Amino acid sequence: MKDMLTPYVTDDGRQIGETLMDMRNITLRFGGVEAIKDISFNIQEGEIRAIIGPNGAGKSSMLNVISGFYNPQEGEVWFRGKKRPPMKPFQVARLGIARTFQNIALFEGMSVLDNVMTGRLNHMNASMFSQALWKGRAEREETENREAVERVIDFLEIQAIRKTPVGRLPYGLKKRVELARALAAEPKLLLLDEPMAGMNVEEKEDMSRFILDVNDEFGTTIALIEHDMGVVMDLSDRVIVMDYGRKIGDGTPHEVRNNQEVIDAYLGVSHD
Ligand SMILES: Nc1ncnc2c1ncn2[C@@H]1O[C@H](COP(=O)(O)OP(=O)(O)OP(=O)(O)O)[C@@H](O)[C@H]1O
Repeated sequence: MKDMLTPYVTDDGRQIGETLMDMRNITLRFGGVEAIKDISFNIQEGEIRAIIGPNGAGKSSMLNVISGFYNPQEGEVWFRGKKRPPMKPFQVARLGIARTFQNIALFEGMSVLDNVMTGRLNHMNASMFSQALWKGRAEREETENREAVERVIDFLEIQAIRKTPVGRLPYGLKKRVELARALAAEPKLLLLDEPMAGMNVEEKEDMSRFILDVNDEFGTTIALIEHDMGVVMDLSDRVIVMDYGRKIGDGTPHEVRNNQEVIDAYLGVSHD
């Protein structure tokens, strides 16, 4: 495949593989507004990749392109070595891309367990008809779905609140339930839109640990948007910096922190 980068091992010993997602010359317009201007970057298998930049830079637009909420007017999206045609979000989800939202999007009246279960919808293949004909298959699917959900609930340490309606939970836990729902889909690529927004220090520490553990334990590739620079620089293997729809930096946290254009546009002062 073109533009495939070399697999590498991170400083903390994690194996990073070949290119999973390759965004080529993406341009996205809303009427006269160019939210994304001719941006290319890739995400390698196993990486934690951050997208940062000032308000209105185009970060959410980019995440929405990856997840199929918007189809760009120009450019190509490649996933797992194949060019992806324009798709609807549910089709993208079926390819193995799951996401969380900037403003939590859970069913407040439903229990934690039921909310996490909705993350399995893409794995529920047995139609009503086949369920009637092949009871065994439907039962096997149901068991698999339950097991996957229980694994995630254990992993994210939310057993104690599994029966609680989500509307009753504090903000930090809601964010964790949203992560659980995305993980229940067993994605290849997990997209997190401001996972720490509105959290206190302790909640941020918890969320950081869970993100690292998910990446480590399940080998999930993660792309995230985040405003908390400390968190971004600690978590990420590589960082893309956007400004006014353009890409102005791309590299390791160290490289990005010392990139003069990035310092001028966003960071203000060198953070090293
Ligand atoms: N649905 C839309 N319709 C019209 N313009 C939009 C739409 N979504 C985003 N934009 C515009 O595109 C540009 C990029 O917005 P976007 O939300 O992607 O930025 P962002 O970097 O995620 O900002 P923030 O950090 O504030 O969330 C902005 O000028 C915004 O007003």
